[in-house]
Amino acid sequence: MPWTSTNRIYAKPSSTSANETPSPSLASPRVALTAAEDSGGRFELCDHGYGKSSVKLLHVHRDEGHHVIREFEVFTELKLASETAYILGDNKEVVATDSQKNTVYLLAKKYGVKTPEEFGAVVVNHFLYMYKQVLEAKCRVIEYPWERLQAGTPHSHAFVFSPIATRWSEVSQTRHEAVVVKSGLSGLRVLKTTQSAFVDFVQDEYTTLTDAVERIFSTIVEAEWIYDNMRTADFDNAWLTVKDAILDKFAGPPDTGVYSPSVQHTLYQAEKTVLEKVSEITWIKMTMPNKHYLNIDMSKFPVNVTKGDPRHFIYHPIDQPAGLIYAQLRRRPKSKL
Ligand SMILES: O=c1[nH]c(=O)c2[nH]c(=O)[nH]c2[nH]1
Repeated sequence: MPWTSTNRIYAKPSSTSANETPSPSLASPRVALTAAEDSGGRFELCDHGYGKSSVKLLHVHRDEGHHVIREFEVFTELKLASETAYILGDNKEVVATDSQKNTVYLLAKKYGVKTPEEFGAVVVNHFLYMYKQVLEAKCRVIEYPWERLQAGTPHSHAFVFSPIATRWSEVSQTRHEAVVVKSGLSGLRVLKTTQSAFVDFVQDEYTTLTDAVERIFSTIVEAEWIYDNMRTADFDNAWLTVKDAILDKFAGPPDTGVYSPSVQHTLYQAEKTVLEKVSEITWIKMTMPNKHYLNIDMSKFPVNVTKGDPRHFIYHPIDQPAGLIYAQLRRRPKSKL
């Protein structure tokens, strides 16, 4: 839509001095620079950004007969220093989202693809270096969970999709500030059939839940964490350490398991293990929805229809509502004592 409004507040064009009053017909248009100026101080653009979503790429590293793959879904986002694209429809500083998509492919070709975090840093660095009008660049990468096929021995070029959990990372950098690397794991669904209880909670007139000394524990873990030092971090190893810490604190040893008095406690145990094991992680936040599997009350049925193999137990999986339990654990500054 052409820009024709006349009752806006306009910044002075640089060619017009303050005491000049050019005739309206000859004046160069005065330019609205910000939403605040455009709206006469009534509004301000408190956030903006634009980019390309779901740029999908498969990187194959062919080293003689041994092939390594990584499949990424990449999201780019740029925040320009000026608001003129939004306020005036002036695209002179706009790096098209189509060019952002091309950039992802070209950088992958030029530098290769290691971890989602390192590739994200390459993309962000490129946009800040190439375009001075970019104030902030972000790159989110979702990695597809390909694993090398194990046919007795690791296969040289065949892979199997193994979606135990999704790995993602989000790298962002504001000009003149340090790069921020956030990584995450999502969709890690687990269930155990014993060694879980929930007792001794508040009992009052709102309570119908009774103590459960034995219950099913199932959750879909989401975790995200921040690195304090991108240079020394081993991102692949950190991700595996987080996944293993969650599985270990949830399940325990294969023969005995580990007792969970609540989702809260199991979640905290996993977070503590991560901070103990990966020194580059500053903080970690986990979310564990409690996916309920309810006992089915069969006491109302006649014994002859409920009697069966005493080793059979039937539960009712309840998708919603689910308990929603989260915590964020961070390192405290070292004491100066
Ligand atoms: O581990 C649990 N924590 C809770 O806070 C809670 N609340 C609830 O109803 N069941 C559970 N289980």
